Amino acid sequence: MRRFEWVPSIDSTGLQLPKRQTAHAAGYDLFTISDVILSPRQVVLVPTGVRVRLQPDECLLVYARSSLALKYQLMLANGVGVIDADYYANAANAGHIFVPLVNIGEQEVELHRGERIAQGVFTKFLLVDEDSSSDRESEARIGGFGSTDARSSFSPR
Ligand SMILES: O=c1ccn([C@H]2C[C@H](O)[C@@H](COP(=O)(O)OP(=O)(O)OP(=O)(O)O)O2)c(=O)[nH]1
Ligand SMILES: [Mg+2]
Repeated sequence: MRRFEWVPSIDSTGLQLPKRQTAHAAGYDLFTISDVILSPRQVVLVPTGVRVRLQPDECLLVYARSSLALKYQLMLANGVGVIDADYYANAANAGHIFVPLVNIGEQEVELHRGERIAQGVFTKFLLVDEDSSSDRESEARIGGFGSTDARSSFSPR
């Protein structure tokens, strides 16, 4: 199974799940579900309202839309977002995908609910020989954005 879903607590009225814009596009465009204001040099975790169901050997890579930099001077603060299969429905935030955007321009930027902010590309990944990480029951993911760090982590909802 591979699909996008609305995060259960989200009001998705009038919005669409991520979609490709053309027949051969690789990226599923992700939308913001909130109006967002970004001050110069500010990083904002923009909520998409969606989560993604993946096969265990797949991840979703979140890339910028090239137009974002040109129109608004916005970049992905983390370069590329990696959405893990075990992020889906994690206990902290139900798998809600966030896009950390940074405003590198001099002007305040306003984004509106329903605007396309990034694109997700599905891919498979490889493991090293005798990889043991998937054996350990105790390693269930709870949250993202540093949740596996011993110190300071937080999980946006
Ligand atoms: O742009 C992003 C990047 C990550 N995530 C979520 C999904 C991903 O599965 C999780 C963890 O991401 P990553 O491993 O890149 O971050 P980390 O800083 O290592 O956090 P953690 O310790 O929770 O793994 O955070 C997003 O929603 N958007
Ligand atoms: Mg991680």
